Amino acid sequence: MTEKIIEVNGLKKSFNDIEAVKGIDFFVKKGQLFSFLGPNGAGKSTTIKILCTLLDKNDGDVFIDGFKLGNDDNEIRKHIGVVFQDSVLDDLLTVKENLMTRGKFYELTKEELNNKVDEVNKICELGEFINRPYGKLSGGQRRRADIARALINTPEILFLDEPTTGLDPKTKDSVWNMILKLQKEINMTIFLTTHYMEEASLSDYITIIDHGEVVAEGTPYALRDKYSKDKLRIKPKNTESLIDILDSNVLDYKEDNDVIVIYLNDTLEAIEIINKIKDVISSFEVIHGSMNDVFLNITGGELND
Ligand SMILES: Nc1ncnc2c1ncn2[C@@H]1O[C@H](COP(=O)(O)OP(=O)(O)OP(=O)(O)O)[C@@H](O)[C@H]1O
Repeated sequence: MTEKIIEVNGLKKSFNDIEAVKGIDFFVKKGQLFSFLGPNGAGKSTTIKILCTLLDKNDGDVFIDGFKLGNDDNEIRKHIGVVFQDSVLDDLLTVKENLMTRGKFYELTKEELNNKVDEVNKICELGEFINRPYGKLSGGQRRRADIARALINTPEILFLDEPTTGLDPKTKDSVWNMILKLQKEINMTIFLTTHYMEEASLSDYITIIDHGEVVAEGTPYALRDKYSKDKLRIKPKNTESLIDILDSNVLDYKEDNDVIVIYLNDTLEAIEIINKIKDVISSFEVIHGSMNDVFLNITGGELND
């Protein structure tokens, strides 16, 4: 069995009378890309801050890479890398100077430090902007530099809180490819929060929380299978006859301008339906349920950001 690198049991945290996290359980296996999802205010940031030793818990047990949170926090800090939305890099220093400063914190020798900076430079493809002041970089370059900083101590687990928020689509892709590379090539465990469902669907396992409780978990495939429906999108040749057939077969559908969308119980049901309506349609397509559908069905809320 693959090792559980993060294990959370009965975790609770309140802020005065607000119960932000209400006794959650979950685990992450070593080498996984794990997405922790939920609407605004669900308790994601509170949980991630507790796991990263930045916030005290009220109750529950957390083990990170075999170390117990609350007892071995210094050890935990050595084994994790953390990138939050607000950067901690110094605007006035170059990226390289920032990385060197961070490396000294881990008491690396000069040679180890130089090697490490070269290594993260390659992984994060910092290129010539490594010698530019952090404050003068673009959003995407900053995010790469933030991740480079988090890699200086060769972490086992990288925590990324909404790593691509605010980036344009192309930059988002390049940051995302870097994250996938870390997982695939270095076997790093990635713990990610995101509001972009297409990103979450690339992860190995997803846990969704809402109002401080775990409301669903599984692989993207299993969640789609359980919480979203495939649809059959039809272009009618004869709308009236088509609707007659759909009504007489008690099928669940909606009219959407000049197309008709039929909700399927499973993908194969499409074959049976197409056979019944093939003479009155001009084209069709089967659309698979998306992670967006899953998220909306589970949280019943709007997709934020
Ligand atoms: N320091 C704090 N003091 C008081 N209440 C807090 C504090 N931090 C979080 N909360 C509350 O705890 C709940 C969970 O917040 P949290 O930031 O963990 O949610 P989130 O899932 O990360 O949301 P978002 O997607 O908006 O970042 C919210 O009701 C929030 O207002």
